[in-house]
Amino acid sequence: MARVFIDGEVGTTGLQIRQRLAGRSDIDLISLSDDRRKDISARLEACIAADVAILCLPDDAAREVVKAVQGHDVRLIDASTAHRIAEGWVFGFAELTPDQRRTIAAADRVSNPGCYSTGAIALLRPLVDAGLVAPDAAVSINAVSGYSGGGKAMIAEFEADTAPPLFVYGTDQHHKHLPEIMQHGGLSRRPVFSPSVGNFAQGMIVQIPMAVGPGDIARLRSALADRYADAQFVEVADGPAPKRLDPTELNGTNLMRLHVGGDDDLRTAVLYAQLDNLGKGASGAAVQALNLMLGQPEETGLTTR
Ligand SMILES: NC(=O)C1=CN([C@@H]2O[C@H](COP(=O)(O)OP(=O)(O)OC[C@H]3O[C@@H](n4cnc5c(N)ncnc54)[C@H](OP(=O)(O)O)[C@@H]3O)[C@@H](O)[C@H]2O)C=CC1
Ligand SMILES: CC(=O)N[C@@H](CCC(=O)OP(=O)(O)O)C(=O)O
Repeated sequence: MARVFIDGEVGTTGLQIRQRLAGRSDIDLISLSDDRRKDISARLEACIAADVAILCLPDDAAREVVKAVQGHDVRLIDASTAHRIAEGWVFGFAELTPDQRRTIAAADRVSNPGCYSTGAIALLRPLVDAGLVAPDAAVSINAVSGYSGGGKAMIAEFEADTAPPLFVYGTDQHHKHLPEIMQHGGLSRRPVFSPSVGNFAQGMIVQIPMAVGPGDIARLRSALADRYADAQFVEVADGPAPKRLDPTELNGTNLMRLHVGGDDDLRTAVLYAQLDNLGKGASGAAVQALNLMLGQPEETGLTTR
C-alpha cells in the first residue's frame, strides 16, 4: 500500500485530491489534525513518512518543503506554479507527448500543470509538433475560468457577492502560466494571454483564434485527433464546434474536450479546450500523475463522465 500525504489538504485543490483518493484500498492517506496542518515540523515529518507527497500550497510554501525533503526518499507532486519549468522536474501533463506517461511514471519530482496551461498546451503542442503552428507564430489565447481557480480567497469574494459578474485580468501580460505554456507548448515567441473569471464556481474554456488557409481546419482537427487517439482523458470533437460551448459541461470529470471551429472559406478558425479547472486542470491531473507514479492504471479513481 502506498503512503500519500497531501500538504494543504483542506485547500481547494488539496480537498479535491483527497476526495478523489478517499476509499482507495491501494492508498494509505497520511493526514494531520487541524491544529498541526500548518506546523512545519509536523508537515515535514508527514512528507518524509510518505512514498508520495502532493503539495497543494502557495509557491513559497511548496519551495520550502521541496528544499527541506532533499535527500529523503519521498517522491513529490507539486500543484503550485513553483517548479513547472524547473530543471529536474517532469511536467505532469500525461498527454503532452507519446512518452510523457512513461517519464512521469519514473519521476521523483512531478509538477502539476496550471489549469489554463493544460488547455493551451493541449491545443498548441500537437500543432507545433505537426508543423501547423510555427514556434514563433503570433499566438493569442483567451480564456474564462470559474472562480474556484483563484483558491479560497477568490471563492470567498464571489460568495460574498462583492465580485462583478465577470472580470478580465492579466492585463500586464505577466500571467504566471505564460512560461509553462511557452516551454511545454513548444513556442519560442511569448503568446498574448487574456484570461477572465466568471461568476460560476468551476469550469473553464480556453480559446485560440487563428487565421487559416484552405484545408487547414481539417488538418488542425486531424493533428489533434492523432495526438490524443489513445488518450482516455482528452477527446477531440469530430466536425464543427457546437454553436455554444458551456465551460461547466465537464465539471466533476477528469476529461478535457477539444474543438476546432471556424470556416476555411472565411480564413478564420478558433481552437477550444473545455475542462474542469479543478479536475483535469488541477486535482484530476494530480491523481492521474500519482497513479502513473504508483504503477496503477492511469484512470483509477477518476471519472470521464
Ligand atoms: N484552484 C485551482 O484551480 C488551482 C490551484 N493550483 C495551485 O495549487 C496550490 C493551492 O491552490 P488552492 O488550492 O487553489 O489554494 P487555497 O488557498 O484554496 O488552499 C491553499 C491551502 O494551503 C494552506 N496553506 C497556505 N500556506 C500554508 C503554509 N505555509 N503551510 C501549510 N499550509 C498552508 C492554506 O491554509 P488555510 O486553509 O489556512 O488558508 C490552504 O488550506 C497553489 O499553488 C495554486 O497555484 C493549481 C491548479 C489549479
Ligand atoms: C481564476 C484564477 O485566478 N486562476 C489562477 C490560476 C489557477 C490555476 O490553475 O493555477 P495555478 O495552478 O497556476 O495556481 C490565476 O489566474 O492565477
